[in-house]
Amino acid sequence: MLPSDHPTIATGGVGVLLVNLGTPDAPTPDAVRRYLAEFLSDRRVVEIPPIAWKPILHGIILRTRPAKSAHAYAQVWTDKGSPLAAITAGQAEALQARLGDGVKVDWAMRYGNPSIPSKLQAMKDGGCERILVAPLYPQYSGATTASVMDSLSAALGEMRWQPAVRTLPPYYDDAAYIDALEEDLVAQVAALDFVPEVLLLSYHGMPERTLHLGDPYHCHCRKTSRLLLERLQHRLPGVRVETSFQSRFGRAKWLEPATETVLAAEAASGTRRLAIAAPGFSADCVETLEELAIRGREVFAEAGGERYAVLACLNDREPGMVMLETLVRRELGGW
Ligand SMILES: C=CC1=C(C)c2cc3[nH]c(cc4nc(cc5[nH]c(cc1n2)c(C)c5CCC(=O)O)C(CCC(=O)O)=C4C)c(C)c3C=C
Ligand SMILES: [Fe+2]
Ligand SMILES: [Fe+2]
Repeated sequence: MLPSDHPTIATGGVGVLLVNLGTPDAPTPDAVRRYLAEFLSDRRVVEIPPIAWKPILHGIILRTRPAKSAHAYAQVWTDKGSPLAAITAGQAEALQARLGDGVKVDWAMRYGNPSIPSKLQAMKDGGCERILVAPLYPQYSGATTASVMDSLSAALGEMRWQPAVRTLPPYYDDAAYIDALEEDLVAQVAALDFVPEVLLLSYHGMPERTLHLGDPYHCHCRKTSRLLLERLQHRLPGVRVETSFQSRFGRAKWLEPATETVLAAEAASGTRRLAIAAPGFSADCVETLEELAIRGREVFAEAGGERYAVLACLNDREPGMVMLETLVRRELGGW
């Protein structure tokens, strides 16, 4: 017999937790400082021994960067908050509608709020005994995918009664992803009021050293570009497709070519009409809406470019949601 004060326990449910990088709670220097302090203290992100990195982080970076970054965030902030959080929430809502009531869909951020541990516990408390954790990074990197796994393991380490967990593998070469990008990019290019000479595929950068240490990120990005190129050369004949890496951080050498170098070089060598897309980002964020759409535009124009368009990420629109539903249903198989 159960004691009469035994709590009611919800059981038997299946959950899907979408995870993205994280974003500040507000576009202010204080909120950005809190976010960057957590993000840039992750040894998966900055692989410099803490004894050398901490004085630089706390003595220089967290004193100077928050004001600059807050200005960038302020330019893209929406009435629903940070674009990255608002769009990720939209993806979770749209996926919930597609999967129906048999599965509980929620979302979390690796840094900032809502956190992975808080959402994992809430899903477990809500009866999810099986949870698929889906990092929304098509290309694997230690700084992103592995860091989500670290946070997940640490959260599980604090739980007495753990759910069973599965994780979504990187999907950089998955037909569902390439199909979605092909359909979406072709439609967005067709809707422009100019025909681009170049479509630049810009991925978030990483220190070049990570490639030599065995991180597959660079190879994953290159393979996504190659597979997309195979499709786009038929769908967008005459448009030259190039690849670059954006958002350099710090003094070390990063993956090349750098997006802003390519933008300037293209304009300088005569390209007048250019469209840019960021296939490695599942959702538009400060890196696409500010770095590419505002600063990238200036770089291209200053070097002589005339027409410039930033294509939207897959976000929570139809092609991206078809892809997410396909990937998630596959991973939920047997549950
Ligand atoms: C898509 C994959 C990403 C990789 C790989 C990545 C690596 C990486 N990033 C930094 C430093 C910063 N990134 C910042 C923002 C940011 N990064 C990603 C994704 C990847 N980062 C996203 C989706 C975002 C946007 C977040 C948002 O709130 O909109 C920032 C903050 C912004 C700024 O101050 O410039 C920093 C800093 C490093 C060092 C790194 C690899 C080692
Ligand atoms: Fe980043
Ligand atoms: Fe950036």
